[in-house]
Amino acid sequence: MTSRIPVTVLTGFLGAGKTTLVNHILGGQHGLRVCVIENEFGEVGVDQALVMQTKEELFELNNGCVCCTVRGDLIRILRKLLKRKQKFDAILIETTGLADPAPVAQTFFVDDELKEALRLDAIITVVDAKHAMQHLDNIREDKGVNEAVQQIAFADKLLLNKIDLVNADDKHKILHRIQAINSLVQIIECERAQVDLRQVLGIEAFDLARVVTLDPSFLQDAAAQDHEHHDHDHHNHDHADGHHAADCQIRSPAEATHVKHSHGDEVSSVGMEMEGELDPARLNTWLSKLLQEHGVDIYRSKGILCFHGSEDKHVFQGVHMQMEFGSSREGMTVANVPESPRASLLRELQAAVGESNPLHHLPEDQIKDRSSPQLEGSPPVALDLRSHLLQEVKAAAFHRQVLSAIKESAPEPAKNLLHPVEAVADRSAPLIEPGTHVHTWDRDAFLQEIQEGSPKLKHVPSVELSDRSEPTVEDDVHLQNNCHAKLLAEVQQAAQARIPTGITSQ
Ligand SMILES: Nc1nc2c(ncn2[C@@H]2O[C@H](COP(=O)(O)OP(=O)(O)OP(=O)(O)O)[C@@H](O)[C@H]2O)c(=O)[nH]1
Repeated sequence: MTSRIPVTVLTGFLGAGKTTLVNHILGGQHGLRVCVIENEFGEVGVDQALVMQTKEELFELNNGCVCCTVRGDLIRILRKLLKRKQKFDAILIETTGLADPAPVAQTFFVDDELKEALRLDAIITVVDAKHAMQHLDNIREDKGVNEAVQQIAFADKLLLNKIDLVNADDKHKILHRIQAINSLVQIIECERAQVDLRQVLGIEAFDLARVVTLDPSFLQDAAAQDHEHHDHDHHNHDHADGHHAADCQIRSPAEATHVKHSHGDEVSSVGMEMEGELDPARLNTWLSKLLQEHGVDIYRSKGILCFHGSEDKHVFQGVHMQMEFGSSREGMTVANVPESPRASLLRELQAAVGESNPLHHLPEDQIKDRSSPQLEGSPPVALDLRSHLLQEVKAAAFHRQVLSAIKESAPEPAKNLLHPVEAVADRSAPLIEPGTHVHTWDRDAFLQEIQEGSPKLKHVPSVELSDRSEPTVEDDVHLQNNCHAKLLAEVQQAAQARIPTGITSQ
């Protein structure tokens, strides 16, 4: 082990769990003095309040991304740190969720001073098991490699976080995808970034040779920047205090190459700072509606909030449609935490139905895609959350009654064909006519077949629909219809009334 200070670059898409990992590290029993450098994308810095308060120091780099606009600031902070008498045992850099890790890694090959004193220990990438696939599939307007892919490609170690939110099948798919991007990376599956710290700190995992294979100009770029950043310092010096690096113009080919890491118009942030106290119920209603309707496009939301009648500071955290409330700094445990509307509605309903008839609700993340292919031109039905939930829970309760009634009267062999609603993972249904739901487990193959048979049918992806489940009561008896031919026959029958051409079976 050399005496250079190890630096860990922490990367991962927006909301993946980087700050959660930073807090786990800061709260860990490692006896190390860790200096944390936080970089946030939004113009209002929130992360400082979310990072656990410890003896260690925390630096913030806001309003720009460390891989491009504020990289000069990072270099300046590192140089200042090295001049201090009191040294650190480790430096942790949390990049924004949109950072390309390569230019951040280049920082440690920039000048002799940094190279002598610091050693890049590892690029650690945190991946959100629930949302990563969507981010990896995202096609940039400039057709460049998207940030989520870069972050995985450059990872020396990868934490597959939020495994509590995915089932085995989805986990398998995301693992497969990660390995296709970076076949050598060691993957640690975790929940709330709870990993053994020996697996992430001081691991000496950064592999320059591998990075140069991925990006052959890595070292050349670094050399060019060395020159540029010396200029940059003079530039700031000339312009006295307060001249933010983000304001500087791009002045060299080397910097220009890094403009390709800038985030253009594809992702933007909105920051709001207001005085006053919020009404928790009204805020909850508004946020729920907002994320329900636009959660696909809202990658990340977070804020420090003050509620009427509460002395505490509260934290709101959202990742797409996933929401959490809690207190800042101490973790997510303080009182006055507004309940999610789903949870409170379910509680209300349970109280109305009576405790003796327990309702079993499938948690959202166990229900996969329940959207339906639709006839072109029919508008997607956007159901408001409350009435939809009400319908859904009532239908589930009714469904169970129907099921047990059928079970009682069914002959012995047929009983095994009946499936309890809890066990039906995918309740999606190609919708041929409004209200005609066909239940399938082999949904993709089925959809493809329908498409081929009738180009008029258009699948409305679930992302465009708040929730189309529309549980139908009479038809909502789930027989074990995972038999493809039977299913097709069922749809054909339903379709014939509507589409004269029909759908042909193969
Ligand atoms: N269910 C679940 N939630 C998690 C897990 N890890 C983190 N979260 C939650 O996900 C949200 C985002 O976590 P952060 O640690 O702030 O994510 P981040 O990567 O730092 O986010 P940005 O810096 O904004 O990109 C928070 O509400 C966390 O409590 C997990 O394993 N499971």
